[in-house]
Amino acid sequence: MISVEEARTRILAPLVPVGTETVALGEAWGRVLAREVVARLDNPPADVSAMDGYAVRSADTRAGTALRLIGSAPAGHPFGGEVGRGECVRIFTGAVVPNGADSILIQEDATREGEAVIASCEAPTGRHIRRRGQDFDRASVLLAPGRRLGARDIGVAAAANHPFLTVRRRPRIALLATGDEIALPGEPIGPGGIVSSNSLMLAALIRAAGGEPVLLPLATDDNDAIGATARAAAGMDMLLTIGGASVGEHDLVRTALAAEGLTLDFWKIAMRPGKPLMHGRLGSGQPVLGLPGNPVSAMVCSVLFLLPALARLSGTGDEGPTPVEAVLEEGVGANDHRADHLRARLSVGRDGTLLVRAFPRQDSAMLRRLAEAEALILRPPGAAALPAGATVQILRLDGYGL
Ligand SMILES: Nc1nc2c(c(=O)[nH]1)N[C@H]1C(S)=C(S)[C@@H](COP(=O)(O)OP(=O)(O)OC[C@H]3O[C@@H](n4cnc5c(N)ncnc54)[C@H](O)[C@@H]3O)O[C@H]1N2
Ligand code: MOO
Repeated sequence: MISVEEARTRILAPLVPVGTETVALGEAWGRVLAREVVARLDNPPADVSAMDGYAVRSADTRAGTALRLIGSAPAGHPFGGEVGRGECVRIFTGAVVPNGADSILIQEDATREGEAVIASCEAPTGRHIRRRGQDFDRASVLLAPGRRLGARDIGVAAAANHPFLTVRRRPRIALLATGDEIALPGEPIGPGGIVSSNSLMLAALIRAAGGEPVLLPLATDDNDAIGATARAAAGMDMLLTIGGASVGEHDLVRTALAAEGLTLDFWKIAMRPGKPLMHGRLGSGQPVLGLPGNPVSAMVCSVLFLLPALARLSGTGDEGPTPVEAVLEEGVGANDHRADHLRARLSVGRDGTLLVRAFPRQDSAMLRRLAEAEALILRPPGAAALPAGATVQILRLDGYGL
């Protein structure tokens, strides 16, 4: 059995970013930028006032000086003339500072007497003026490829006058859930049947990671059914199978896909939950990741391997939760040869330390526990028992749409 690290390396090695597409800026949130965003203008485009008041020549202002009001400059309506000695122009936030003026006297520091404006203090040079290009200059690179666009990025791209952006298309992940016993939520459930919680759970995770989940029809435990359903996934960026990965006579995914030209890269890894994970590629080159059917196993494998794979396909560097330290609230036992991932609760100690406590029961079919878990405690292969107070590595489960 290979290690978690080796499995990850082998899954990621052949993956390259998918193609690009152009989308309206309003649709670009959450997408991964494929081409840098270069400013198409200076921001602000000219020297502008940061306050409502009067555009003045600093040298003219002293407490008690009267200035002659010669015009007005609302935002979007620059004053065409020039501010001469002893003159001022009424100005509003965001308006272009007229020629001749070098400071803004805010209206709270001025009194208006007809066409005269009396300053109650000095207005220092440059005060309350935003210089042209203070935010960014035309041609500067604002956003680099590989960035997943957040709301603030949309703002900066809009300010730089980009109505469209070039982004990676969403990686298409086909989900093939197998098993005679499974039915989708709401469908009739046969004797001994269960609901396929995995399909929609993993589809949600894929969507949150910026992918496009494609739910294939559920396949029965039958080689022909699995093969035919897998063929329907041709052209998808990855085929993700669920269940049928273990050793029983009804665990047919490997044999069914072998008939479809699967080259197996590995099957079984030194990990709990998730031992029967399978990886390979079909004749077309399509990568195949075979998840175990137990929902906790399927999800833990997805956090460790599917999120990084989606990141690679999307051309971004954020490959999912990374280990952080926490302190055990309660001891944990020694570990065997499989890297373990204990579902756990987090809390914060009185001194601010992050505390973690594993659930007493760790069954890979317990979805409610999985949903309640806030972290996975990472237990390396062969790790010794640890007492309360020991520091461990954890993966937090509070991002990535988890
Ligand atoms: N003799 C052995 N038995 C098992 C071994 C082993 O090494 N030797 N490994 C165990 C481990 S570990 C796991 S994990 C499971 C994985 O088995 P499969 O991937 O073959 O999954 P299934 O047998 O199809 O199902 C396992 C379990 O999960 C339920 N399931 C399946 N699909 C779904 C779904 N879409 N949604 C929700 N639940 C699903 C299924 O009903 C089973 O209860 O094998 C152990 N056995
Ligand atoms: O690896 Mo299985 O996933 O332990 O339940």
